[in-house]
Amino acid sequence: MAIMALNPLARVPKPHLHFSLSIPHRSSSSFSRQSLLNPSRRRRAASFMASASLYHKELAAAKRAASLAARLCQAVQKAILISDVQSKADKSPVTVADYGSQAVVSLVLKMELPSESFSLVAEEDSGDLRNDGGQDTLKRITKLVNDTLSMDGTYNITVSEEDVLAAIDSGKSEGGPSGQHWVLDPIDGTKGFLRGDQYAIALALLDEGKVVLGVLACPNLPLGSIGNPDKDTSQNQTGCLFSAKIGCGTDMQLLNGSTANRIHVTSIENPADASIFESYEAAHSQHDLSSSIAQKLGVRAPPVRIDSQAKYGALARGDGAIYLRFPRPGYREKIWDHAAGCIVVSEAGGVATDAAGNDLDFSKGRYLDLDTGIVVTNKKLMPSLLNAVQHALKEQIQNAALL
Ligand SMILES: Nc1ncnc2c1ncn2[C@@H]1O[C@H](COP(=O)(O)O)[C@@H](O)[C@H]1OP(=O)(O)O
Ligand SMILES: [Mg+2]
Ligand SMILES: [Mg+2]
Ligand SMILES: [Mg+2]
Repeated sequence: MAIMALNPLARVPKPHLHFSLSIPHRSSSSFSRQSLLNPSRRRRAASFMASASLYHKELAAAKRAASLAARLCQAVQKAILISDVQSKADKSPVTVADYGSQAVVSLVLKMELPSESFSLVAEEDSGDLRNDGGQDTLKRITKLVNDTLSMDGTYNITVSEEDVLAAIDSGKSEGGPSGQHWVLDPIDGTKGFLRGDQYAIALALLDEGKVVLGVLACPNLPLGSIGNPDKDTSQNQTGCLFSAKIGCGTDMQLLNGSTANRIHVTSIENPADASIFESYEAAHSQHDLSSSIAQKLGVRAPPVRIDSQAKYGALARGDGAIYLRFPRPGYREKIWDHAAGCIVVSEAGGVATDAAGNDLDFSKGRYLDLDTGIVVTNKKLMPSLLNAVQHALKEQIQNAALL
């Protein structure tokens, strides 16, 4: 367990501080003066130092943006009223918190990284807010955003309604294989949010089509395990912040600022000992397919159903071993629903693929094009999991043909 006392809301620290505090995969003795006399070790140490400094200030800015957005969401969830819910064209519920969270993240990233070009691929746009009848909602969002930005006294600005609309609409980027793009789901798991259950603010950075860092703020996720709630009753605090940077591992800390701990996926090798995470919403993932896969693997535990990318965070710290996601045919996955979760899991030692075992490709624009579904687990369990998935899918097709 490591090692760094960091408040995610603290301003971006200087890079050299990070080197000394978070050398992640190697013990400090690997970089002793003696060992650095060896040229190949010296090269490895130099390349490690380079990767540790890479994206350092972007990760700090992402943690700060997601933590502030989480504060906004928590304030809204407490006070949620039926009138906060609007209807979008796709009929999914959108709240002032979705818009407010997106505006806060966009504004904070721009303020924290003023010298960088800014491209954001995000879920929401201001269309409904600009329509007749959107005025009152926009006023409330603008107040929420200003209250949130002034909360810790760091940003001495007051934003206008136009600023908020522009901040939301800066999320219209198409992403793609070149350059850097932020990827944001301002509230992932809106249904969970409205129910008072799990949701996440999910923010990642793509560089040349690859996810290089990710942050998941999960305001309602307990610090203790959700896979086995009896196991750790002392840890009943809630609000977790997961953060991962390429080549540097995954950390978890309390959202209100606490020691960050290095986390790892479970090391279990026997599928029978696995527990499975899936969507709470049956409309989002085929529960019958998951239970067929579970049966083939000999999994004994009942599935754990929770909303949002909180599942990726919980899996990254070993609460469960497998996450299965099989949307109904025709549903197209968006990159903001998986980018942050994927790196949080992969840097914790796990792996996320589509149902055919292909890596997820975030370089194709706003959508993820993939084979059938998404499966996530540790490296040991993946071969048997993919085998069970292929059998279950084949069986599903055969059964459909018999009908
Ligand atoms: N019909 C659907 N099938 C699959 N996923 C959906 C569907 N509608 C919305 N989603 C998205 O699925 C994710 C929630 O997944 P889960 O069921 O695992 O909590 C969210 O990103 C949600 O969007 P949103 O970000 O608007 O909440
Ligand atoms: Mg949505
Ligand atoms: Mg989402
Ligand atoms: Mg969302």
